[in-house]
Amino acid sequence: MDRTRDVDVRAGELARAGRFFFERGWVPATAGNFSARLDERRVLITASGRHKGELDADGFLVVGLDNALFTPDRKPSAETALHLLLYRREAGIGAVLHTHSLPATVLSRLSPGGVVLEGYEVLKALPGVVSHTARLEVPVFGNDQDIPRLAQRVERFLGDRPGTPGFLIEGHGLYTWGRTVEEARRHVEAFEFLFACELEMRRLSR
Ligand SMILES: CSCCC(=O)C(=O)COP(=O)(O)O
Ligand SMILES: [Zn+2]
Repeated sequence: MDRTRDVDVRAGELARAGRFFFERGWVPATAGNFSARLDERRVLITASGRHKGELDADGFLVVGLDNALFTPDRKPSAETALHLLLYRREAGIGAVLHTHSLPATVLSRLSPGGVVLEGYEVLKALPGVVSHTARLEVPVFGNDQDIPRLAQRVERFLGDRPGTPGFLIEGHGLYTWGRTVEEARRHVEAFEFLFACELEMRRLSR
């Protein structure tokens, strides 16, 4: 695929994911950011402050894995450093998606030490999980407006737990990824369903 067409195809996939997430209330009020790998050096990422349910071609720009800007007239997501760390540490990652749903936001505040998901069949939609009996501990990082510093904390954690399929930021939202936009989107759906179940379980068992 030629380079321009590759950008257009990935932008289309990310814009469709944005509409899907917005319809479900997972990216309110311009929240969230999305990216897809273009090659070994560059990723396509959402521009900062755009409404993620209404992304068009202007809503994206190209950044280097070294943080170099390839589209100097547009400002990349404020959370670009979190995306880049993931692409740099794992060549197989093709897309990174970040959402701000109500269940992810509330659960991350209720369980700042990590959210344990156990006993749910949908866990099997996540990489490396083969049974509902699996126990998945989703890490929760304290929120930080210094994103490069937050990215360093995430990077250190993933160094010790490389199989982690996603993480939460406290009172903020979910990051997950996949080999393709489609796979990353499926992981968002699985996590969001699991967080909604977990929140409901806690509400009903009070
Ligand atoms: C309006 S939500 C606050 C910023 C944020 O957390 C987010 O995900 C969107 O930031 P971006 O710079 O990527 O638009
Ligand atoms: Zn965010």
